[in-house]
Amino acid sequence: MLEVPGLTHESIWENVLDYVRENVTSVEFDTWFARVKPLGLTGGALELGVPTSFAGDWIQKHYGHLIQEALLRLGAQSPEFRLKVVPGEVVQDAILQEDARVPAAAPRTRLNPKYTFESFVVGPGNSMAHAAAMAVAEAPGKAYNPLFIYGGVGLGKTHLMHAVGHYARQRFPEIRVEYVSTETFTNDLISAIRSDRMNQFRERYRSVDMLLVDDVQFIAGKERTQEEFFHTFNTLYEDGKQILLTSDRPPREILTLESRLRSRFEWGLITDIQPPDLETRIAILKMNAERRGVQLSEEVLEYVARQVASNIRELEGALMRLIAYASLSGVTITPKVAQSALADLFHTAGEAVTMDEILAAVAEHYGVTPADLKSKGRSKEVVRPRQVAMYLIRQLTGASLPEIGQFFGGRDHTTVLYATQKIGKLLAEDAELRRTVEGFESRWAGRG
Ligand SMILES: Nc1ncnc2c1ncn2[C@@H]1O[C@H](COP(=O)(O)OP(=O)(O)OP(=O)(O)O)[C@@H](O)[C@H]1O
Repeated sequence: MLEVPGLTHESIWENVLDYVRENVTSVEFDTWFARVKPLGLTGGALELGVPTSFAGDWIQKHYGHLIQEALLRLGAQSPEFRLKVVPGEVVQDAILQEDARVPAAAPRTRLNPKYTFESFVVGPGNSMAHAAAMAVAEAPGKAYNPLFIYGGVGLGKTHLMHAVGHYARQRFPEIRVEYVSTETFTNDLISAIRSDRMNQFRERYRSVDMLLVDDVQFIAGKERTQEEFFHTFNTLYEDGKQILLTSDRPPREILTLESRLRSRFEWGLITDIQPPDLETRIAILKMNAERRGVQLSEEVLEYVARQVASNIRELEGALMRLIAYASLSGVTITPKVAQSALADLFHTAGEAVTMDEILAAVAEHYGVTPADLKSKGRSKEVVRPRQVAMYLIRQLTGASLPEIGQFFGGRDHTTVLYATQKIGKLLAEDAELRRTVEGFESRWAGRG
């Protein structure tokens, strides 16, 4: 399946682990995946070594589908993997091993060893965020507290956050760094409440020196989580501990966020990450290809970089697919090969974006539901997002004003007209809104 030069079983497994890490809790990850070792590609299947047959059965049953999904995302046609017990052998902790810069005795964290400052390409879109992250890593709790980094999907917020954690641990080996997604924080809280273990929960999050909280926009609307996070924040802040937050939008755009939390998020430094320019995208691709031991011409790099403009994760995905495609068909990678590989693999390219798709994306961005946007509700949480959705639908689909009105629960076409004009006017005055709208437009560029 994936027997490709440049894609060894180790690098395939590394990619699978990235995906798994994003989809399981840290406890699950450490328990089940930290001691799995990629053994090779045998008969087209990825062979994985596990310490015991119990671990093998458990992984197969509970995480088999995740591993399959990860392999599919890498471009495998019919992904297969086999778990093999490696008796007696101490299966090395590949994750910690790779992270040679972290002292062996340091406690485990969920930091991804690949997300370091060294592997972060700095360009005009992220230089401010990078500088702020560096400052925080050099002097935790002293430079900017909290540091709040926001930006669109797949632009390197998590990467920078992990880089701060690695760097700080390298500089101050005793430092306790905790990385947590807002979702995990919420889940941990719920299970602590259920099992009456709030003390442990508090101890865990309030005793660290550096707390990294990813995707904090998901805290919107979750009252109990906000309450608990508020106290966690205060304790850490008062003790001079560093807090780093990422989000897909600035604090003031996180609706249904308690104002006391919002104002705390604004106490330190707020910095954004913008989509990378062409040069930065080329540099990222180049670094990625080199890491995989693949040489690509400048033309190919530029071709791929031009295809994906607004999401580095997708950019990396395109490169992976291209390498897999070329290797599977045994051809040398030229711009032409890249063209057919990507045309073939980006199934959605060229398909027109739909009203439902736009509605869902806008709703998600603003932390409301599509039904809210179609409803008669007039609260400020839904009015502006609704207008933005109407505007984007008008711009990006061929729908007429009455059709859009119909789509939004049978509204009059004049309402749609008003909304589109209103947003059109606001775009000239409101930079934040402009960024949001442009982000959406570039996401669907070429699909209108
Ligand atoms: N400047 C960069 N240099 C090198 N790689 C980068 C850079 N920015 C992002 N990446 C890579 O792009 C991928 C996506 O980055 P990351 O997960 O940090 O994005 P994110 O902004 O946190 O996205 P999300 O909003 O989905 O959480 C990662 O593999 C990361 O290593």
